[in-house]
Amino acid sequence: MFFDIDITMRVGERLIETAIASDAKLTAIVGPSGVGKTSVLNAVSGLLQPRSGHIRIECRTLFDSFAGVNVSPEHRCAGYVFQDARLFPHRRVSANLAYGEKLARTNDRWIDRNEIIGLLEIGDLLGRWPATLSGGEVRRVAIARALLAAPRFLLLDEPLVSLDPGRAERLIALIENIRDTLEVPILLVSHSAQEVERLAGHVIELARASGS
Ligand SMILES: Nc1ncnc2c1ncn2[C@@H]1O[C@H](COP(=O)(O)OP(=O)(O)OP(=O)(O)O)[C@@H](O)[C@H]1O
Repeated sequence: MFFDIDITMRVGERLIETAIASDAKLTAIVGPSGVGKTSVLNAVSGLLQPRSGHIRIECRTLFDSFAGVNVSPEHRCAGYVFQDARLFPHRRVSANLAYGEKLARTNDRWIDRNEIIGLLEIGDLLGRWPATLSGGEVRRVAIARALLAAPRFLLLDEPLVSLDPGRAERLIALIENIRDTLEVPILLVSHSAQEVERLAGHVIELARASGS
């Protein structure tokens, strides 16, 4: 099982409940704005603590309220690509990538810098400043940086949002390539079920919990 997640949490006024049992290498969570998709990714990465439930990825328990397990974010080894990418604006693309590489513990390093640069087609962007990149290029660099940290799983928050159709298509093809060639399960959030149709082997619709 790649993803075995069953959690309840309260974020502000909102009660969020989700159950995911997925054998798919790429699993998508879809649902309308504000339903709690990003909060689920935050819980999986360890940035947010659920009230109850469990989070297991490839049979590794990251959180289990019953058993008293709560692995710290740095030991979960998530490759989290935030919706706003969060590249360091004062570092060129190559230095942003170097930051990701530094996060990888030597023994865990399973990926080669050149392979990732080729996979995300960012070789010609290495000397550029983040402010000069297009929306699609920013996403590709952010995904590459996350992969260079040798994550055990990848969390992609709305990677396709506000890209024009051409750029979205190119990024979909690259994410497909990551899914099919790298040993890293992917949890992807989107507001649109149609958008993830090609990518996801399993789609979870997050609905508003009763009482929220
Ligand atoms: N720090 C916070 N304090 C209070 N409420 C919050 C906080 N963060 C999120 N929320 C609320 O929790 C709910 C879920 O937010 P979340 O960002 O997880 O939803 P989402 O489905 O990812 O939305 P979107 O698609 O718009 O990004 C929303 O109602 C949001 O306003």
